[in-house]
Amino acid sequence: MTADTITAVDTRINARWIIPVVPSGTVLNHHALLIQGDRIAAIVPQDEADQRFRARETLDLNDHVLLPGLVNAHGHAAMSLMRGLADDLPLMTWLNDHIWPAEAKFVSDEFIADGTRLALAEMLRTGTTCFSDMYFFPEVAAQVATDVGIRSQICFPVLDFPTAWGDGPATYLKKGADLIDHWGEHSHTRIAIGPHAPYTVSDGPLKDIVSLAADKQTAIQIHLHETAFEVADALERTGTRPTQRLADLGLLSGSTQCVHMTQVDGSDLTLVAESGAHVVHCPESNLKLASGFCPVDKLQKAGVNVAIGTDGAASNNDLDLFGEVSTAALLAKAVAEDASALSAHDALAMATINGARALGREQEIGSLEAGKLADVIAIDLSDPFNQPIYDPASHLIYSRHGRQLSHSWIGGVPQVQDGVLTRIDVPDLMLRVDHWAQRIRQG
Ligand SMILES: CSC[C@H]1O[C@@H](n2cnc3c(O)ncnc32)[C@H](O)[C@@H]1O
Ligand SMILES: [Zn+2]
Repeated sequence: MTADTITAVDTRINARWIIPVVPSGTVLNHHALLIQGDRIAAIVPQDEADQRFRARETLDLNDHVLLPGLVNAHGHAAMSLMRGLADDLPLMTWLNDHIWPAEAKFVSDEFIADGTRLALAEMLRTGTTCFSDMYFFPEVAAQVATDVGIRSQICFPVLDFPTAWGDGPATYLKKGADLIDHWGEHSHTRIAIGPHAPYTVSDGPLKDIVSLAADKQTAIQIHLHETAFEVADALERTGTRPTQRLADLGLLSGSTQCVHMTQVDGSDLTLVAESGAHVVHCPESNLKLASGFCPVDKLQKAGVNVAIGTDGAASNNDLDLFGEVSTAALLAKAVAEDASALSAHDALAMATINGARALGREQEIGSLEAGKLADVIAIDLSDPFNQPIYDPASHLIYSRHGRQLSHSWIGGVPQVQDGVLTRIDVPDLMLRVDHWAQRIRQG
């Protein structure tokens, strides 16, 4: 081998295991992942890497597994400041009597900046490298996410009623359209439309949303069929199931992300599968609010792409996507009454490539493949509680000790090094969080 066949790269990571997610079920042993600029240059056996590459920096992760960064496909980031504020309540009581009054009182651009940063600290420390958000002051959340360097889909909210962000649907849509134009095709930050739910957005604004999405080629994310009450109430008032109503309005397509879907009859399944719409499963929020069970196995067998999200920290109460997908794997088996439903490798796919697909970024992220963006995480499996290791995917999903994140990179940029966040000033953040906690406690 001559010097001119050696390729210079920025970073070489030697890992004990690599789970690239694509091809499905693969575990590579003693491979190296090479990063050049913001992309993965190659994934090859370590002895081959010795021959073919020279790296500016090399990291030996001898007890670690490398994975694609996780995609948290649904949440309300700044609700981290309301973690534990109102527990043990069903959805509509939780929203009407606790969360919406608290939001009316406290939400501001400053609240969003601090709450979003707190959520990013938690998500980055637990392996998320791309998240979707649906909350007020989306221009602030978009800026915070971009400054930190995490990838995001920021859904601007649309509701029939006034909020701290605006006086009604026309204002939300005008501000949202401006945001879409402002961020364009940004490498990290994308804007999408976030009609809150069928029960809070009427037909007029939903039709305007369909037009805006077509005009700007923008995704739509909506809470849908979260509870049996939502469906029963809609049937009583209109004679139509919410999913059917959205389909009639032209809102279901391959650019639509339906969050929750705990109620799925045969007609809903056909509408979602045939439209190409994605489902975002939020198992822990659904369990905590006693909302219901999403039939993940049935949806996947019908060809529906199912991604995963934590929902907000006020209904979860954490933003750890590894924990979420572990819950999803266990729950899927119980709901399907089939222990083979949602295997460990399928669960990892749900938290990575399925999320990337739902957000329209499957070509760029969601798996470790040469040419894709270098969004990579490393999990340390050296703890005795993780021994022995037959398949690292098993520990990541089924062992509560299998999620010790040591490193992460987004577009080749280190975000976590030896468990420490590189781009968030945690002591300063804690002072801000304490200030909000004192205000919220006083009511
Ligand atoms: C339009 S901004 C988002 C809005 O949604 C509220 N919210 C948080 N979690 C849920 C959920 O599980 N179902 C419905 N709505 C939810 C949040 O408090 C904001 O008001
Ligand atoms: Zn939600």
